[in-house]
Amino acid sequence: MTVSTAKLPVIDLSSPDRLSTANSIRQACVDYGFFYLANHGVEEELIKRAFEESRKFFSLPLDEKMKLPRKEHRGYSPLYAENLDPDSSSKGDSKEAFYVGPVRGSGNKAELNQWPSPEVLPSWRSTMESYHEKVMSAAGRLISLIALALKLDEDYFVKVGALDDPEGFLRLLHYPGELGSSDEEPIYGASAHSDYGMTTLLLTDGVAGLQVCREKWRQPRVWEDVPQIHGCFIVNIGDMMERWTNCLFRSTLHRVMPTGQERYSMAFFMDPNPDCIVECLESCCSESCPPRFPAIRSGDYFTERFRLTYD
Ligand SMILES: O=C(O)CCC(=O)C(=O)O
Ligand SMILES: [Fe+2]
Repeated sequence: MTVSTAKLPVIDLSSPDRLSTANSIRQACVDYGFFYLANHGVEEELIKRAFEESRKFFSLPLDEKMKLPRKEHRGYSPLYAENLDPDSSSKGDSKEAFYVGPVRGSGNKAELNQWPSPEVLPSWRSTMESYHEKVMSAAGRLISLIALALKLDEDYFVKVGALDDPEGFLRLLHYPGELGSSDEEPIYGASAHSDYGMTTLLLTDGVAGLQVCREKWRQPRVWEDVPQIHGCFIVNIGDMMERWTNCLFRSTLHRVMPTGQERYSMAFFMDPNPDCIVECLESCCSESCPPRFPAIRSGDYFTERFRLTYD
């Protein structure tokens, strides 16, 4: 079956015409929940270095990587350890990942991070810290435009505390090239899922595989390819933003298909402060369209979602 390419708009984060940018974001989030983000301020050179360091880490012997097993959502998660869609396949996803949590902030948050030994990978930590900080800053600017897109004050998400020490998580991903050989069921790179948080900023190395399904309730599901555009982030809305907006903005199902080619990507999940209360925005409900979800503390929401995925 031929798969068509999703027609996603390119949003310019540096455009001085913020209202028109916000309108384009609104349209993209209502239609697709996905768009490209250009002129985001993360330098090409830094992106290149982050991919290189990621590649170096995943090339280490397994016993070296297993010295940093994922704890508190930070560290290494080996091949097949995660399954984003247990209904479609009993085997885990054909990917390995490394998570980096907030690199600054109050309390001991930053200290929870695990880092490869500087003797083995001397520039790894500083590269990932810079990348994390830069993407976090782009995400903060994007979120003020998302507020405008929702007809709120630009600093709405700052005022409700979402961006006090936000939970920015970087997930480095490596999909090995070989195709899984299971006769009974497909083995995905990443099986169908939506992201949990506010918004995700993704970069891939250009190898194909990412697909989106706009209408998650429709059967059979229709998948469309999302190619990487050089210099742009692929941005998507997460479930928490869908909840905040009473489903006005879509948190779209996506997956990574195995292509037989090795693939690297870096997903940055921008999530609110755990104490932030997520409740239906006034601009997204009315008498005829009442809130579909009760208010929830962001931290409680995540705890439950992670329990369902990883336990
Ligand atoms: O690797 C990709 O292209 C997508 C990764 C993804 O969807 C995720 O990590 O949530
Ligand atoms: Fe995802």
